Amino acid sequence: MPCQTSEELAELVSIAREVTKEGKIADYIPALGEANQGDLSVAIYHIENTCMSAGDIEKSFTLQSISKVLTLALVLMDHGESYVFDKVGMEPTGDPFNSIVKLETHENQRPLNPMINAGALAVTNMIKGSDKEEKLSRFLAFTKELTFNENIKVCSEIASSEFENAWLNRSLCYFMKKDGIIDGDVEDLIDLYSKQCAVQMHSLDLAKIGAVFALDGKHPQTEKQIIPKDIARICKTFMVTCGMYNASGEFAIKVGIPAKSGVSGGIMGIVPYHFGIGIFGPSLDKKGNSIAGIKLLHLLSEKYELNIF
Ligand SMILES: NC(=O)CC[C@H](N)C(=O)O
Repeated sequence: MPCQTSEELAELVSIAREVTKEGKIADYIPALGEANQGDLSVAIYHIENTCMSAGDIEKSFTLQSISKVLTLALVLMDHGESYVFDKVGMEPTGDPFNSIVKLETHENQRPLNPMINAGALAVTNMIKGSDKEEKLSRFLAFTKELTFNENIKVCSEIASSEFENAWLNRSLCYFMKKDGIIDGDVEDLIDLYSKQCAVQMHSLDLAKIGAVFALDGKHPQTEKQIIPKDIARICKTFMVTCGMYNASGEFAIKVGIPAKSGVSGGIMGIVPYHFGIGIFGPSLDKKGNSIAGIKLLHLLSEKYELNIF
């Protein structure tokens, strides 16, 4: 379904777009470095199946860390809470998303939560399937169901670019293998994780996933309960406490909605029982969040009183 263009939204996008100049595009995954610094798009998908959008909505982007919310939902459905949280904690960390430090210094060697890379790699390792191909195809099928879009696929250029440069993620895996948090072949896990992060979509697809979470796991179009309500709730809670990396506290105070960002510049926002928000703006702030995306969410939250607290 095409989205309505909204002048009100376009005005907010043009204000927020100004700050793209102050940020930087992530290039530690070299292929991400090809994005345009000034791009910014937003789509808002309402649970009653209407949507509005503005900005560069024809641009696609990869999920990166936003995929961590989806793999968490999938493994919680695969194994249940106690199995998953036996290996991954529930506490926020004040460290950057790819930090290795807490794996050694924290008394319990479990990664602190599923939204940092260590925890997310452990979660990806738990996806059910006989090999990495089956695991990826289950993840893709889940993403297609959430977005109601059969065309969702992996961007192989970005997946290979991450795979070839994922030295820190490999280190996290070997560290966790030592402690029995993950098992199996690390190269297979890095391959699967890089592909999961490289799943590509548009702001509208992301907004639609947000709308599923806004409805406690029920798809607004098909009305199917894709994610059990208690699991959707766990995912949203992690988004509030850890979704914006080590900027989650400030974001909760200033914007006040569950949200998850990724280094490609995507942000998925959720306004419970109202709508999902999908944003793409590749220029990032120092903590790795879309600088204009955050600005736009501030403006939206203020104007429409979205803060849930
Ligand atoms: N913050 C992110 O989006 C990180 C995801 C990225 N694929 C990585 O592991 O480095």
